[in-house]
Amino acid sequence: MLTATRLTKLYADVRAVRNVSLNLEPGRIMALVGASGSGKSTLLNLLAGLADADSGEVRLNGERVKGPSEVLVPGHESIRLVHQEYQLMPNVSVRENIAYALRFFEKSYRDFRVNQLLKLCRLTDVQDRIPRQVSGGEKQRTAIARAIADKPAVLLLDEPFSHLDLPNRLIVRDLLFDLIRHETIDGSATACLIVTHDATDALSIADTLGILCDGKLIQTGAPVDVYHRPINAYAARMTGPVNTVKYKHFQLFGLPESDNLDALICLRPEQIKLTDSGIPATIRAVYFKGSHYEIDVEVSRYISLRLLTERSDLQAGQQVAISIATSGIWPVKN
Ligand SMILES: Nc1ncnc2c1ncn2[C@@H]1O[C@H](COP(=O)(O)OP(=O)(O)OP(=O)(O)O)[C@@H](O)[C@H]1O
Repeated sequence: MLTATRLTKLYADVRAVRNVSLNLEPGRIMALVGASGSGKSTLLNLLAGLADADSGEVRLNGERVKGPSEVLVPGHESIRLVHQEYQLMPNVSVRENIAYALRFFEKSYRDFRVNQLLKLCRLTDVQDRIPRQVSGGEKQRTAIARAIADKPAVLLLDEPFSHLDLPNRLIVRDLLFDLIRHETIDGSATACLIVTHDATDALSIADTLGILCDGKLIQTGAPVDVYHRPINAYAARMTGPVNTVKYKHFQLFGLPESDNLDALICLRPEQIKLTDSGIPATIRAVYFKGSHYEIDVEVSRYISLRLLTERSDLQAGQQVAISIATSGIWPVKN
């Protein structure tokens, strides 16, 4: 298990990582979501032993992970960090890029393991090509195959989905899920941390979701809990589409009295329904999303909401009625 305790990292007057504590458990996936500049890459470098913390520490199975100022070669042999740029060797084949990670193993095992990884990562057909002759998704999968080749204790991934198209994102997501869940080393498995600014893909495979804001880990929990009970509007926005409305503008929905009328209500689009009789609203825009439509409706001068529907007969300007299950909503901090 990788344990980070009260990690803090400063760059001059910027507190890039503030007092972050977390655990990464074998066979489990944690996703950290944060806006640009929230400290994701800095935290990954600290966890990998590639940056020195100003305070706090990282331990792998109880042993302290040393920072670059304490060792000759920065990094830890059992912790792998896959960067956004993949950092593949440009002049050797996909196969050789993966095999390089196994150079200290016997040839027969190396060949067996490389073939296994090529199959698992769906790279067998492109194994003889060099990185610039393969797609972004194939590069990403090569980087992941190389990182997990010798079954490290910890796999850290920086934005593994960001440069990929939808089919490739889904392939990489499923691959990670299978690798972390099913690849075991003598009964113990790899612990995985994914950092991303877009939770869409991470939500579905993560066991734990953390929200990083200005270097602080402001919320952790099961993805479904964070999604439905975000601690503030930032956490809500980081985990999916959300409507935010001031409490005082929401009184017409029959909410109980509150002392803090400026608090925000966070409402997921799927919590709002089109009904035959309900609160009148005017459709402002209709967006076709394939399996459903996203509709923007105006309820009053202060309330515009986005909701989801399968109805295909709606258009801008039309009058509709909406209802909201008020039991599922609560005020949060801005
Ligand atoms: N070498 C550095 N020197 C000074 N400030 C830095 C340095 N590296 C990062 N920072 C600052 O630290 C903060 C966190 O940066 P970091 O790169 O960790 O964020 P991030 O969440 O990974 O961002 P992005 O998603 O844009 O990559 C930012 O304010 C950034 O400007």
